[in-house]
Amino acid sequence: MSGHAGAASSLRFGQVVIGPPGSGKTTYCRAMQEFLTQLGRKVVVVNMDPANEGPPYPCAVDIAELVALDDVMEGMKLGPNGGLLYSMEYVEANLDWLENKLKEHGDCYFLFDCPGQVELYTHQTSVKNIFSQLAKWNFRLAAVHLVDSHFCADPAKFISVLCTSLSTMLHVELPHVNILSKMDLIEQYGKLAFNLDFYTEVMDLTYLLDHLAADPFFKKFHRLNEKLAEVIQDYSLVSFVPLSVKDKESMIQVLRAVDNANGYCFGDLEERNLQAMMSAAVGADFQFDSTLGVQERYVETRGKTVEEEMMDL
Ligand SMILES: Nc1nc2c(ncn2[C@@H]2O[C@H](COP(=O)(O)OP(=O)(O)OP(=O)(O)O)[C@@H](O)[C@H]2O)c(=O)[nH]1
Repeated sequence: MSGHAGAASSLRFGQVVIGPPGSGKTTYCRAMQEFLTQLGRKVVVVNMDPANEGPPYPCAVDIAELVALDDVMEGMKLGPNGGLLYSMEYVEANLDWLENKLKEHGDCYFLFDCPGQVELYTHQTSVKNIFSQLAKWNFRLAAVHLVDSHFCADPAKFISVLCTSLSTMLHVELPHVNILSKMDLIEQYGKLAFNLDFYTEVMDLTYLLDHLAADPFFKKFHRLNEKLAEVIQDYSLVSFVPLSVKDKESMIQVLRAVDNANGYCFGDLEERNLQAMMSAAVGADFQFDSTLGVQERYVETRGKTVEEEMMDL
């Protein structure tokens, strides 16, 4: 397979990294930048979060130089949420600044570290308009949407995560990869009721609803949850790739999914670097990992199968 650069030099590939506050976006950008650099990809990270002061990665473009959240809150007498909405509208109104900054980095692979406020991706249009302008400047981007994996351990929260993910996918209108982040902490707040692939593949949600109905508190919300599950399943768009940033095999899974989504082609050199890196890490005959492998590493005791769960009901 040949590299992408020669074939389409004016195209610039990359990822917009989105997700709720604390889901791991900045950590992901740093880890992905290091990982891709090892593979030989020339990567730059763009901080798109006006509240992100001094990000922990070498930052090629920093939106806080254009608009800083603290200044907006003070000057406009706004709280943090209103301030962030205003800041992104300000960026949208000053896109020539961003265009000039990005031009300085020509033919690189771009990681955009975006703010975490959920309504930016489900309601407000500024961020979506910024993304569509990036496409007009020949960026081929995938949205990488991180959500904390420990929500899987709580069926009600998982349904809410599914709703947010679906809503974000429909609103942002980019090729989309949903990630369950912090897999190493997935069972930090409770055990999973089902195998991991039930959550990553978003299998038949009626099992989740039945599991939820066993909790007296949620009994009265059964019909609401049923309708929400119906919407999610009717669209049939949401699925997840599991990730722990310290786990190279799960980083490869994510990278494969993202490259598929935005159309980036692995070059030969990159493929060789990947083989060398992974054979040093896990032995020469490594294979790209599956969800089952991730489950074995991070889910302490295997959850019940759907069939076992139904036997209990
Ligand atoms: N154990 C573990 N911790 C992680 C992982 N990814 C992120 N974290 C931790 O999660 C916390 C939040 O990560 P950030 O990268 O700051 O999250 P963010 O989404 O950028 O947060 P905001 O900028 O507030 O929106 C930090 O303490 C990270 O160290 C992971 O894969 N495993």
